[in-house]
Amino acid sequence: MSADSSFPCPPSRSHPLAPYGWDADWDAVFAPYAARGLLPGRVARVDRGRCDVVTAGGTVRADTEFVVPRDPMKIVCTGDWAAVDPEGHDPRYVRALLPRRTAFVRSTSSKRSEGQVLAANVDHAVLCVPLSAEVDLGRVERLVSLAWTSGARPLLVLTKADLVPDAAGLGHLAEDAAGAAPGVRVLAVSAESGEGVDALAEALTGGPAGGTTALLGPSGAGKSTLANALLGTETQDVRAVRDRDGKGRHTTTTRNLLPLPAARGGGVLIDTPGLRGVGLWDAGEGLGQAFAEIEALAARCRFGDCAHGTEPGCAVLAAVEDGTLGERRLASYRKLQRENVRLAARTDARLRAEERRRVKEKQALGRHLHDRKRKPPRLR
Ligand SMILES: Nc1nc2c(ncn2[C@@H]2O[C@H](COP(=O)(O)OP(=O)(O)OP(=O)(O)O)[C@@H](O)[C@H]2O)c(=O)[nH]1
Ligand SMILES: [Zn+2]
Repeated sequence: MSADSSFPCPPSRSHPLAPYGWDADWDAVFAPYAARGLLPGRVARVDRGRCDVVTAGGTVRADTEFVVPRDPMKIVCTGDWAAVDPEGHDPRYVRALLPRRTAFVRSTSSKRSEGQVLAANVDHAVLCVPLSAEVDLGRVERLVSLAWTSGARPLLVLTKADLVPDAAGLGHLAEDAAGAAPGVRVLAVSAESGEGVDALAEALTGGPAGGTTALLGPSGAGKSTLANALLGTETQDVRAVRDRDGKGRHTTTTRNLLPLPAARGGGVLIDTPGLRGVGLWDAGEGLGQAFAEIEALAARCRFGDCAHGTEPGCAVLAAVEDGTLGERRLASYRKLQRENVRLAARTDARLRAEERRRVKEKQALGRHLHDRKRKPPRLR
């Protein structure tokens, strides 16, 4: 791979890594690493200090020792582009990570506020919400906020559309969902009947190399089944796990990079485990986009710091009153905002604790060096 192979020309689809999302811009960013003789590759899987990296010469195992950061957000994750040692080095090492274009992050647990990066460099976020149950609009809003925050373009997919055979009913459900996702395309898809699968595949081919797609949504939403429909194969591990109430449950056990058929426009699929109880992470920006109509109304409130409570001249409350803004929508916005504030507070607390630890470490090191200087050299 030479540094000037494809930039600024359009990316070559014949590049061995093009099916994995490599394009002219990555090529340009990689130039200094190429000059050092390193190989580009995309991280498919990470486990215990090692990762699987897809390179032009096939998938290699590489140690991540040199790229272990202080900041958990910078830990190697699926979807990252990496610079790895060329052949001949044993073991191979990841020498650098290319700056991410986008990243999906969620808070890991209620107690700790560290973020966990679920997938990097995703272009299309397919938000799967099943029609097998009442559409959970709060869930839709949460997913949309998360997607905008990541930098990926959200696409709302109502899965299992075959369960709503009545076209008018399906239309209403899609309308309701669209109301919770302004500016987001909504598609009804059935992996079972194949309805909407082609339209979805077509929507995912944006971007120079077809783009990287991630399927997000609650467990059982049909993500793995949809992945299979898009891939046209049974690559995903759709494993039946019988649960207590007898309903079949399927659990995704792999997280991988899967090239989509070139005949459908290509691109690559990142299938992540179900995002149960998905949290928001620094979603200020994404939240604003997810509730764009409320933000637009708020800009017309009389007071710049209007809390849309009891203030006179509140455009948001006026819209609720005249029915242009649903009450549920406003309540949902407030709930997610409150969550966000709590998360931010936890993050601040964590960062402060880390800073204290770092200062202590420095002090301890300083004392240690000081003591060594004072001690007379040991005689042999
Ligand atoms: N009727 C119908 N059922 C579907 C469809 N797609 C998936 N299912 C069923 O829904 C269940 C869950 O599907 P999965 O694809 O495993 O769901 P998932 O989102 O990958 O679940 P996790 O791996 O737990 O995150 C399975 O029993 C599927 O057979 C569909 O289009 N129509
Ligand atoms: Zn207001």
